[in-house]
Amino acid sequence: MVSSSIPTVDLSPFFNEGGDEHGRKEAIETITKACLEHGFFQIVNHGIPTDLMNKALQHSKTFFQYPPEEKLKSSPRPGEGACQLPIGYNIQPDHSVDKNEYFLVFQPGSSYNVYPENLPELRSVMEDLYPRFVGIGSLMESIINDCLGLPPNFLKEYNDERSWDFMAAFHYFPATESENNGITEHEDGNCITFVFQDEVGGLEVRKDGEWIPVVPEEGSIVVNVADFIQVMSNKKFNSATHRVVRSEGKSRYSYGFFYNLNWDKWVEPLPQFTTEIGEPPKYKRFQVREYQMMRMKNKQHPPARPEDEIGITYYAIDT
Ligand SMILES: O=C(O)CCC(=O)C(=O)O
Ligand SMILES: [Fe+2]
Repeated sequence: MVSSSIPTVDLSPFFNEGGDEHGRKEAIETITKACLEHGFFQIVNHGIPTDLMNKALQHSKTFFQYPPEEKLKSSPRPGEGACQLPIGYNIQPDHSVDKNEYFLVFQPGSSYNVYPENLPELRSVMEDLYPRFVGIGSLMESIINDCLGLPPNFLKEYNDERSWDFMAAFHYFPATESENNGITEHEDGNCITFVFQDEVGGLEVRKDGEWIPVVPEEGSIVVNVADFIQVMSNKKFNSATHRVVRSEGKSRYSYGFFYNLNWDKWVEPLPQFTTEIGEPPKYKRFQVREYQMMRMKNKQHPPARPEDEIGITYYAIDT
């Protein structure tokens, strides 16, 4: 298999009770380098069984192959509930540059979740997967805490509420001869993102102006640092620009888990990366809710030019 140029990190030292100090140090060095450069890496030996990941992809495929009217039964009706995220089944509107459909859930037990009644396997596999992703999310957060040299548990104590995380199954339609955009280039508006994809591939990350494919590797999970880590670290760590390109003649299936922040939180560059080292802040302080609402409005009513979509540069301070 062609190896991707995104670094792969072995997480087994973090599950080793005896404490493999050397292995942990090595992983922390690789992750730090990846976050300074691409903002992307893959993890292996992360504790989520490959079987479970494959099963999740299979069940999502079964669901996405249902006729539209069947899938729409798992979409909340407009005006129902107070959820501001597009929960359940959604397909990108025709005018969107993104060509995909997805199925989004909050943590198991959330009253917002809507699962297809005739496919209980999808619910059970997603509810099995979800807490495992939360576990990897908090492990990765503590690793990134160390990579940034923050006081022990700083990020954990700041990001202390898990009900704003979400997980989604994605289906990208086969490309046509004239058009192959799956998700247009963007940065993620959360803390840390985790993705696993089937063998079709199509996820690409931009580095030095070039698009680098994230080559699928069975059982591995792609990790990327997202906007809130970029802001808190005053752009020391990179929320990388990425996109999904569709393949001709082939559907692609993937899952994403978005480790997030409570929408009531305020985010700003930390003193460790500004005042304490004599650097001006590169971002204004902002509330997560405001940023998320602007991004969602963009998704529902995309601007005429995709480059006019709101991203984290909205809060950038010219230095
Ligand atoms: O499906 C993928 O590989 C990535 C999806 C993605 O970038 C996103 O939802 O933000
Ligand atoms: Fe993304």
